[in-house]
Amino acid sequence: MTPREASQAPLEFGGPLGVTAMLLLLPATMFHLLLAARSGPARLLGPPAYLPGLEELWSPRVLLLLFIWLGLQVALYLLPARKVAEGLELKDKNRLRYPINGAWGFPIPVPESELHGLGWVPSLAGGALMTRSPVGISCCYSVPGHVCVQCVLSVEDLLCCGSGFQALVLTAMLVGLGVSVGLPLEALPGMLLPLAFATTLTSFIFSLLLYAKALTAPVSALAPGGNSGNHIYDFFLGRELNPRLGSFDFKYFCELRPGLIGWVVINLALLMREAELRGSPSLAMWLVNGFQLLYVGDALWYEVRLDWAREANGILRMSSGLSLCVWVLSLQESVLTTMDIIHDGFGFMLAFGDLAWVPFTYSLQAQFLLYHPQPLGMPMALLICLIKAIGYYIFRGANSQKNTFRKNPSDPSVAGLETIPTATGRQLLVSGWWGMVRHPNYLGDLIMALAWSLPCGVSHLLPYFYLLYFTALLVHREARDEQQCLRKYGRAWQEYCQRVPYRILPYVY
Ligand SMILES: NC(=O)C1=CN([C@@H]2O[C@H](COP(=O)(O)OP(=O)(O)OC[C@H]3O[C@@H](n4cnc5c(N)ncnc54)[C@H](OP(=O)(O)O)[C@@H]3O)[C@@H](O)[C@H]2O)C=CC1
Ligand SMILES: CC(C)CCC[C@@H](C)[C@H]1CC=C2C3=C(CC[C@@]21C)[C@@]1(C)CC[C@H](O)C[C@@H]1CC3
Repeated sequence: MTPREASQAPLEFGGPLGVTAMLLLLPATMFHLLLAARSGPARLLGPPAYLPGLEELWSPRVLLLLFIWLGLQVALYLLPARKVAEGLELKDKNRLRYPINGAWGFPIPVPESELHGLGWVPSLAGGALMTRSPVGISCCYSVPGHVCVQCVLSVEDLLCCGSGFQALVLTAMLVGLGVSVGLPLEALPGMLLPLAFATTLTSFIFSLLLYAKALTAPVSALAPGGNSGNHIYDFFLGRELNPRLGSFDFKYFCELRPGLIGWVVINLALLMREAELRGSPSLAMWLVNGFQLLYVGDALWYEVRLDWAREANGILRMSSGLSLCVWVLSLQESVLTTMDIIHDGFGFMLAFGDLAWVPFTYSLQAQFLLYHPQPLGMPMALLICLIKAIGYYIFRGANSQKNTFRKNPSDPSVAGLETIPTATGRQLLVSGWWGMVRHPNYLGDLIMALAWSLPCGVSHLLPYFYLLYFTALLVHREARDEQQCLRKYGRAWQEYCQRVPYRILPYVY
């Protein structure tokens, strides 16, 4: 993309004016929610009961705690779990050995048109063959004129590569160990205000550094949307697509690690504090903790395959000498395919969103319950569990169906589904979950969001903030995704929209 083309990309979020408002409103909303949750009236709308002074917000000890937390998550991200894959026999009868772990270079999606140009077949083939076997996934790359590499990634390889789920489990073990030797985790709820302040400040400085780094980045590394030439707009949206230091990918790390795992730890601390105050955690608190742990665990569990994709990509780079990504196009999975990773730059919106917004606002229900205990009977709890189960079933079913299909369209679980061919060579699912509405995964996610709020009763609007915000976020996100798909798939996308007319909620929207 040339800078000229990039600067012509349509401005989103209301342009420079809109993002300036968001720059101020997002942190303000987060602090409003934190203050409202602990205040008596717990009003979502209206001014906060009081405004904290700087001495309540600023604490060097809390800043240190934040850095220890970030340092721990970086260490878990970099955790070496090195495996060695053997290359095929070379002309001199030697075999190259390739160390593989979760820290290989991050894949850069390459337009399929470029793959055609290089003689790659845009299917699972393209000189690359993948088979599944009981021992794991066998990959064989054969690029004309280049070295052949073959390796078998065992199930252990897939699970042992510094994955997000591994980070969650190790963090849980470390926190458990800490608590057993007297770490006062129940003191964390009392530190949420200064912690949120330190995190906001850190996100801001971090985004400034990212912006400065992006000013020297090559044009090819810039995000399609964050390269408008307007400093505030580009700072907010993120100028560089996937800023990295060596193989350390900042965006990928931030989206999946410190914030998501931090959210679970904050929830746990609120549960422990409630137990300290009232003798035992309430049923409502257990439900909120359990549901949100499942959500984070799911995100990190399904991230595992990303490491596999990264490994495959690393091997491919070495074997062909080309920075190509045919593998990732066929193996892409889960979070790797999200708009945030492939389209949005990494700027203040995502840095603040990942590091501050997620842990401090997504834990709002548990914060509310600590200060406003709610009675919850068993029949209602069971009904809420049923709603959560239905939401999760749809969310996971839809996401897995698409990911399986993108990875291997002839997989028996998706081979019978009806599809629409597109000019790019890829197909669109038009039956199964993706034939019901155009974003079934959003529907499941929203049903789960409802189940997270219901344990807080219906006396206050505050615990429903997440549901309201998330509905707005997904409606906006859906519109952005539709535009991108229309650009990508043209007529095929129009046909899909005709055949599947509803976006998120059947017969309603
Ligand atoms: N809790 C939170 O704060 C948030 C949660 N989420 C969740 O994250 C998950 C990922 O969401 P998101 O990244 O927005 O997008 P999706 O996972 O919905 O992916 C959209 C992409 O899927 C592909 N696709 C769309 N329709 C079809 C079809 N019929 N057949 C095959 N492929 C199709 C297209 O990409 P292509 O064709 O290129 O593969 C499209 O761009 C969702 O479950 C969402 O609910 C998202 C945002 C925030
Ligand atoms: C603060 C702003 C208004 C918006 C910030 C948005 C971010 C908080 C979200 C953008 C996309 C996200 C995704 C997830 C968490 C929230 C953010 C970072 C998930 C990791 C949540 C778990 C799902 O299974 C996958 C999601 C991918 C997108």
